[in-house]
Amino acid sequence: MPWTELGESVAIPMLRVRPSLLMPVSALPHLLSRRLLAAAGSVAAVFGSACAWAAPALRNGAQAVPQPLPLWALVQAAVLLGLLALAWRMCSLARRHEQEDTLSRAMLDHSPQLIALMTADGRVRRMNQVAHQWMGDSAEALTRAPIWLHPAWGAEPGQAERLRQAVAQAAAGATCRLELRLDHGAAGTRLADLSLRQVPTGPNGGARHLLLEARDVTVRRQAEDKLMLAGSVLEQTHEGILITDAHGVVLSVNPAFCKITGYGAEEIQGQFPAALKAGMDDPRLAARMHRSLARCGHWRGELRTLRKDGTPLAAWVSLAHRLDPGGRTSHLIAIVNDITQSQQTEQKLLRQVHFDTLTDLPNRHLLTDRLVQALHTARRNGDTLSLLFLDLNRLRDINDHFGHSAGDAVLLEVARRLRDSLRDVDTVARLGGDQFAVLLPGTPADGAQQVATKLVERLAQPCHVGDLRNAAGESVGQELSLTLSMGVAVYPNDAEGAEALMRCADTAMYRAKQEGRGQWCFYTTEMQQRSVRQMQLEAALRRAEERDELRLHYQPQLAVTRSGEIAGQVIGVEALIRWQHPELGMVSPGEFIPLAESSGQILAIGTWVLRTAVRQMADWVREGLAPCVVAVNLSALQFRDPGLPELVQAVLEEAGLPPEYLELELTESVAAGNPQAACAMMDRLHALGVRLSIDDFGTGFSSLNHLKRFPIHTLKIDQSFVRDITTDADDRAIVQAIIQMAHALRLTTIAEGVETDAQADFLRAHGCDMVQGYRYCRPQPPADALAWIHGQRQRAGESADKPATSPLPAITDTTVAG
Ligand SMILES: Nc1nc2c(ncn2[C@@H]2O[C@H](COP(=O)(O)O[C@H]3[C@@H](O)[C@H](n4cnc5c(=O)[nH]c(N)nc54)O[C@@H]3COP(=O)(O)O)[C@@H](O)[C@H]2O)c(=O)[nH]1
Repeated sequence: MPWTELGESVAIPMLRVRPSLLMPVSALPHLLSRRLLAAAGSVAAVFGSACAWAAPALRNGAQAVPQPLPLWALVQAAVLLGLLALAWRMCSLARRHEQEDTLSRAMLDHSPQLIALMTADGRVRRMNQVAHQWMGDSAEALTRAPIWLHPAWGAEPGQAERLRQAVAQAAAGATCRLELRLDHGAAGTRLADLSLRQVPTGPNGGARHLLLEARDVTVRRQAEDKLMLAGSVLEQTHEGILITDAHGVVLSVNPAFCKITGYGAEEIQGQFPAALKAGMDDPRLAARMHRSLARCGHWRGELRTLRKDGTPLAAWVSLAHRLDPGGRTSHLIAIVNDITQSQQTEQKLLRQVHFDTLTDLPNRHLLTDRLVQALHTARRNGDTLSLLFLDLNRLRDINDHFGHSAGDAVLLEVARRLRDSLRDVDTVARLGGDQFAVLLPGTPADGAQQVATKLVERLAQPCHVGDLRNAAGESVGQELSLTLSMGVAVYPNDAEGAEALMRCADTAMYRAKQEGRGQWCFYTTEMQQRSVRQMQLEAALRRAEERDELRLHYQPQLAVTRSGEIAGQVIGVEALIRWQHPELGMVSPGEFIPLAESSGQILAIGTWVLRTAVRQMADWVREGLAPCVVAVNLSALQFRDPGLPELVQAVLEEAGLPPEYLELELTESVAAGNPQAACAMMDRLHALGVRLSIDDFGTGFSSLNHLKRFPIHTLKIDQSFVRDITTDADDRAIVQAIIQMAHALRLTTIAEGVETDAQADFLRAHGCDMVQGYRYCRPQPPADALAWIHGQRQRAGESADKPATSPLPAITDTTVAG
């Protein structure tokens, strides 16, 4: 439908034409011509009248005498001619009007905007083709009701009201702009930018209509939205974005870029990207970057540089170029991810996997890697290497005594000394706890020997570990002396593979530890055999009790006689375990007890010993053996078991043996770690009424200060002092000192391992209270031991000899529950 006038008469000078409502403008000329033809008909009629007036005279053949025309005829003719001229003029005017109208229509219809003329009450009077397209079939409805009631404008709530208000304001003379969402039929919802204003439409500006112009801004708005979105992404993203021109001059950076690099935008814009330039110092990297940009338009990689404050920045950068329509680079866009933190975390994790957190030394994992690598190289070059395993002695004591921070300080000091003593190509590792390892590539056995000697010496030097304090908070000095046990294994002599070599070094270290503190030794195949036997024993020991392979032997303990006669009164027996294995034969406790201690089996075995010995003594007392005490060895592990007093009490009650018939032999080591805890445990045991003695006295590290506080009855002089008592002046001096000190502390003494009369004489002469040893009786099975005791008592009774002292406390009740 073309541009249309809708229901208004058009004023034409001198001729009022009233076309029907909605009649097309193009019909106007036809209408006008009809009227003019009618006028022409009138002219013809007048002309006909004139002719009729002249005709009779001509028909009668009369001499035609020119007759003057009557005036009315002339006037009529003139009028007619005038009318004809006017009709002609009207026709050409109508034609011109029609042409202009066609042009205006074309102009309006081909405008991309919606254009409509409205009345002040919002009814559309004329509209262009775009309006028809936008409104579709419902366009005609616009003429009948105000525009805001049209369904197309009511797509959004409140929109109709806004339009109504805008029409009212425009009618009042204002120019209104508003944006409306328009339901555009099949094309979907569109966004229209509307302008409404009053325009004059009558002659001399008399009549006024409202001109509505609307543009479809959907695409533009979408583009603007996209731009806004892109802008806010740029603003809010955590990735730094930098845009340069083709020459690399920075055009813009986003806030994240400034945050990452520490530079303000104003410091970077207009500059070369100095913040990232540091990474470009590597010419190979720069070349790779340019090649990649030229080949595929982008580059990705890691750059390392410095932030403005000089701290290191690791960035993952994506670089892309933008081309202009001519295919030339117009911009470079860099997206920068700060990976410093994640890299640091990654490195930290990697370090944790490979390094010991306390000492920062390689851990077992990394040592194994390096050993595998070193073995590979040695194999290829026909070379050798040595591996040392080190175990720091007494770390547990240091921890217990001075706290874990002191233990840590010691470990750090050991790590430092080891590192300082070795070459850069060597590896010092901490295997965990108190164990270290040293890998010496290209070092044969003699070189390893030199290193081992050096390490023992370096570590033996006093260790200053700060102001150490004991558990009571007392300052205990700042120096500790360290010792270590070290095992050395050499490739290719001892083993070919990494694992096997590590096992060898470990076995040698274990052997060195068994042999005494501050020792080191090379691995030997004999050690291997020994460790195989140890594994066999350990496995067999687990089933020894249930297979009834364990036995107790008893060795009498005698009071020293006044006269110096060898035999004295039997005042007790020591229970000593024996293991008779069906295939392995008799296994010495000296061999299996340490194994039971290291595997923890000693707790079960120790309970069996305690129960068996107590039952045995209860039986003997019932048979009239009293007064006699049974001494049971307790290992340090048993002693540290908090349930020990309850166990002892239960075992005594179970057997019906009064507590004073039981003596528990503790070694000095139970007290060395944590004397306070040891003292508390001894107090609990003492409270049960049992006797306590310190075994192997003189070999450990007892502090006399602690000793005086322990509720013990007896000190047992170690047999290593007794053995050479007749030949070694030092041993003699030690034994004398122990006896004197014990007496000063009101403790009794017993010497173990007495084998000769000379030893017995010396002990008696210096006041030792009791003796035990092969000189009197070897450890025996219960029946033999009992027989020996009865025989001895008889002998002692016959000799009427009395003990020098009364070493046993009065046993108040010898009645044993039966
Ligand atoms: N925790 C436990 N330890 C125990 C137990 N039974 C024994 N042991 C300890 O095992 C070590 C070896 O014991 P054993 O082979 O029995 O040796 C003891 C005696 O037989 C031996 N002895 C006694 N008299 C002499 C002698 O005149 N000469 C000589 N060469 N040896 C002699 O001495 C050992 C006694 O040791 P001690 O306990 O120090 O008195 C040993 O350390 C036992 O302690 C057990 O049940 N639990």
